[in-house]
Amino acid sequence: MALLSVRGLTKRFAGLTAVNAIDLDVPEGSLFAVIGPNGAGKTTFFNMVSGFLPPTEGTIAFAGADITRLRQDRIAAAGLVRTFQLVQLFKGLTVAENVEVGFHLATRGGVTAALLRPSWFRRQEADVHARARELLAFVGLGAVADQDAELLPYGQQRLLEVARALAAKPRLLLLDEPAAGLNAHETDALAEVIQELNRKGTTVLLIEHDMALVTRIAHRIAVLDFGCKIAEGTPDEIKRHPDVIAAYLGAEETPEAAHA
Ligand SMILES: Nc1ncnc2c1ncn2[C@@H]1O[C@H](COP(=O)(O)OP(=O)(O)OP(=O)(O)O)[C@@H](O)[C@H]1O
Repeated sequence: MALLSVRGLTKRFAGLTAVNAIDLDVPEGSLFAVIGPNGAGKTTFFNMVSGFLPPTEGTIAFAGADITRLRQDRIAAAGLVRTFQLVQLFKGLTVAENVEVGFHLATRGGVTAALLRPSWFRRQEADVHARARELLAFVGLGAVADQDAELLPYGQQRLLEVARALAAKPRLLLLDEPAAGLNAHETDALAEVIQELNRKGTTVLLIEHDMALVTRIAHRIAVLDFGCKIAEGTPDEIKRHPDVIAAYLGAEETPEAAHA
């Protein structure tokens, strides 16, 4: 069964159709990618799926429930959690504290409990602390847990953002251009983390410019161009697809060139 099922999803801004009648099914357990040239509508699509932008038309179902008009916090609470194209860490907090914030979004208590500190809250806090360290070890940031998050190199900030998103226990993790601004070594580290969290059971939907990364790790790829889905298939099918090659040639970048 599809964990995420999108039908006829459309977004119009004034005269421009940014996303045009997209149908997409993301199977539970898959590592799915949405690619496309600049301005193809990827970010708009993501913003609608995660509740940051209301669709003009169409429906979005997650785990069998209609989430089309749900608020973004309700969508996250249902298990659909996203990261952002630009890293958004909490400044002035350590690496570990940034992950702990992610847990608090998913645990009970809130501000009142933090002030009154009942015993269940203290137990929960100790648990959150331990689990934050586990997640940091998982993404390879165990050694820098107590550093100021702002001082991390950019590649590590992106891994931290993934760890924080995982703290909210997503069933579907949306990654918005996770490799943007990373060097080859950092991209490899990120690719391994994404594959491993997927193997452990988290379904992943990523949008990405880096064609080489996508064709290496995704099970299935959908290609957008001018707001429309022009192709969908396995990485091998997508690399050979004439419409995809034409779309990327139009953007002066071929899948093969992006590979080099
Ligand atoms: N808030 C908005 N108002 C008007 N037009 C918008 C708005 N947001 C996006 N667009 C337009 O919609 C189209 C799709 O943009 P979108 O950012 O979704 O594409 P993208 O594939 O994510 O591009 P990129 O890879 O450059 O981020 C573009 O033509 C863009 O200019």
